Amino acid sequence: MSAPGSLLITDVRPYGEGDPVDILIVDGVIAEIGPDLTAPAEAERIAGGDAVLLPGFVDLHTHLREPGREDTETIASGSAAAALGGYTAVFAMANTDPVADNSTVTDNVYRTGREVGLVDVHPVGAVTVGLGGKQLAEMGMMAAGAAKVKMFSDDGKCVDDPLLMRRALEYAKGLDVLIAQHAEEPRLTVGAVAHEGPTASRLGLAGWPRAAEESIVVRDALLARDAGTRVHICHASTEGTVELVKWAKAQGISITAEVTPHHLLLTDARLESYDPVNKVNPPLREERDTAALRRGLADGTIDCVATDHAPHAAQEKCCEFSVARPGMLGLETALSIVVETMVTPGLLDWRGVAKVMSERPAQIVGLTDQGRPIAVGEPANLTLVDAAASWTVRAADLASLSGNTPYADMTLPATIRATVLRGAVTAHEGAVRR
Ligand SMILES: NC(=O)N[C@@H](CC(=O)O)C(=O)O
Ligand SMILES: [Zn+2]
Repeated sequence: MSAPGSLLITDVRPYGEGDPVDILIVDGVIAEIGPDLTAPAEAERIAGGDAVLLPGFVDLHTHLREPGREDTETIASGSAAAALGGYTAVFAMANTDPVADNSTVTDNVYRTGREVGLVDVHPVGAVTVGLGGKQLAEMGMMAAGAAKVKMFSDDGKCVDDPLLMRRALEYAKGLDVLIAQHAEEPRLTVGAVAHEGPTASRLGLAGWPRAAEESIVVRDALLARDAGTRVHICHASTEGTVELVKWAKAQGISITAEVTPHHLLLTDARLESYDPVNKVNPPLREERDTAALRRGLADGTIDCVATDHAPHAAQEKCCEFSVARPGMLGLETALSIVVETMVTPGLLDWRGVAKVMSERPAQIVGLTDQGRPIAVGEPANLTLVDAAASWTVRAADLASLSGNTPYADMTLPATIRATVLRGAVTAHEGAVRR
C-alpha cells in the first residue's frame, strides 16, 4: 500500500453529479477539489476516467473467519476482498473460533487488521460468552480495549432469551455501544434450511417462517424502547420486518436495520437446483419480500446495505442442501448488486448509494472518520466507481479464499476502479496494493 503523501485523482464526478473535477489529497485529507488541479511532481496520480466518486463503503456485517477458519478467509484475504469491493471499513463478526467474546481476541483482530492496512477492521464483540446465549460477555472490557469495540452481536445466533437481551441493551446503553441482533426465534426454525413457502414444500425442505424473524424484531424494538437505547437489526429479509421497522421508527424507537445485497436480488426460486450456494440465513425469500426491501431501502426505513460476507470451504458447500453451511460471499459484488437492484431501476441515485453504503452505516455505529462528505478538509476515504462498465463474476478470480458466490458467471453492472483509505490507494483496476 502506498504511503500517504500527495495523491491527485483526475476526472471524477463526486456523487455522479456535475462536470468532472480533480481531487488533491495531502497527508490523507482532501486538500482541494476543482478543475485542472496541479500537484507536486512526486505525487501519485490516478486517472479517474469520469468515474463516480463516492465516500468509501462501510460494511457493518462481515465474517472474516480469523481466528479459527483461516482456510476459508483471513483478515488479510477478507481485507483484500473489501478493498476491491470499494470498502474502507468493515465490522468483523464475533463468531470466530475462539469466539470474540473477550478483549484479547477483539484486540488481536484489530491489530492484525491495522497491520494488513487495506481497510479499517473493526471487531464486533460477542454479546454472550461463547455465543452461548446464557451469560453476558465482558462488553465493557472489549469497549475499553485497543479495538474500542463499538458494536456487539451474537450474529449467527440470536440472543433469544428476552431477559438477557434486555440486560444487554441496558448494559450497551451505559457503554454507548450498539447491539446488532440476528433476529431468529430458534424455536420456530428447528431443522429449517429454506424459506417456509410453496418452493420449500415442493422441494421437501424444512421451512424457516417469516415470523421467526419478525417476532424478534418487534420484541427487540419494544425492549429498546423500554431501555431507552438503540438496537440494530441484521440482514432484514421479510416484508413484515420492513413494516415493523417502519412502525417502530414512527413510535420514536431508536431502531436501525440493514439489508444484504442477496436479499435485495435473489429469491427462493433459486432453490430449484438444490445448489447449496443458495443456502443462507436468513433464507432467500419471495418477490414480495425483495420488493418490500428495495422500497424500504429507498425510503430510508431500511437504513443501509451490509454484505453478511460469509465465506465457507468448498467441502462445506458441496454436500446435500440440508447439511451445507449457510452463508454466501458478498464484499466484492455488493456495489454491483446495489446498482442492479436500486440504481438501474431508479430507486436510488448515487447520493442515495453513498448514504446506504457509507454514511448511514458509519453513523449507526458511531464512526466519525468514515462516511464523511466529499469535501475539503475531510479524510480521504473514497471509492471510484466505473458506472458504465460491467464484469463477469468468476469465483476463482475473487480475492476471497472461498468461492461461495451466488453470482458465479453472471455479468453484473459497475466496477470499482479504485479505493482510497486515508489518502493511500488500497485497490486499483482490480488489484490490491499492499
Ligand atoms: N448468514 C449466514 O448464513 N451465515 C453466517 C452467520 C450469519 O450471518 O447469520 C456465517 O457466519 O456463516
Ligand atoms: Zn446472521
